[in-house]
Amino acid sequence: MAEAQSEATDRVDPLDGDPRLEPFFGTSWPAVLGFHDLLVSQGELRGLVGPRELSRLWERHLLNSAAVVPFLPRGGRIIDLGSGAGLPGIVVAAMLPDAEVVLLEPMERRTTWLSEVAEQLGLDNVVVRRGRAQDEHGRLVGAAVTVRAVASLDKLYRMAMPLLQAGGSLLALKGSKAEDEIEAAKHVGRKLGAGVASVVDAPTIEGVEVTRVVRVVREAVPGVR
Ligand SMILES: C[S@@+](CC[C@H](N)C(=O)[O-])C[C@H]1O[C@@H](n2cnc3c(N)ncnc32)[C@H](O)[C@@H]1O
Repeated sequence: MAEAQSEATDRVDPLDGDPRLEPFFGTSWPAVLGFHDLLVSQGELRGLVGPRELSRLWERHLLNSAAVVPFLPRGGRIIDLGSGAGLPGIVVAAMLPDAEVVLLEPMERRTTWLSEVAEQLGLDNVVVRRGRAQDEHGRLVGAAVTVRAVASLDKLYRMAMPLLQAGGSLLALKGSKAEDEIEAAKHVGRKLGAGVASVVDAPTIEGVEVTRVVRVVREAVPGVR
């Protein structure tokens, strides 16, 4: 009994019902709340989020995803590389209705989920594309690439730089090792047209962990497409 009770308590998200969420998300609130509810009802069952994540969906996943939005263009094409359950892509699409958000994901089970979510939430600016980033080089290009929890920065440069138009930005949600990854990826980045990488602390609501975003602009490189 005590065990069952503690399991139930573990699953309570302290930010559920927090009155600051709706004003933070503004007009995207119904879609973001709908996405939250779909993750709660189906995310674990469909193997998209771990059971421990359900008690921290707002802080670790939805607000963490929303933190990247101020660094993105309002329109044009944004590619979310390795979208998985839709993080940050679905949140970005809900918050930026004038952008086309391509959710690039190789696993069929996940693309099925992403298409269902976009349809159920009425997000008609979402395009779900099944594939690996490297298979889309020369076929898909955007004004920005978002990415979370897919690979280290040196690998991300190889995957993402060819998906960016000159002047476009790679925005990678990273943790405490961001600076080390930037240093380790410097040489690869230079070859692939990555400009100087910076780490930006992106706050959302007070008391919630600040998201660390690595921001890199793709420069025009002669001979590199
Ligand atoms: C750990 S999950 C992260 C998912 C989501 N971005 C998140 O933060 O919750 C990594 C995702 O990247 C996808 N992925 C792995 N290699 C990839 C590649 N080469 N191109 C595109 N996506 C890839 C996987 O299928 C998986 O869904």
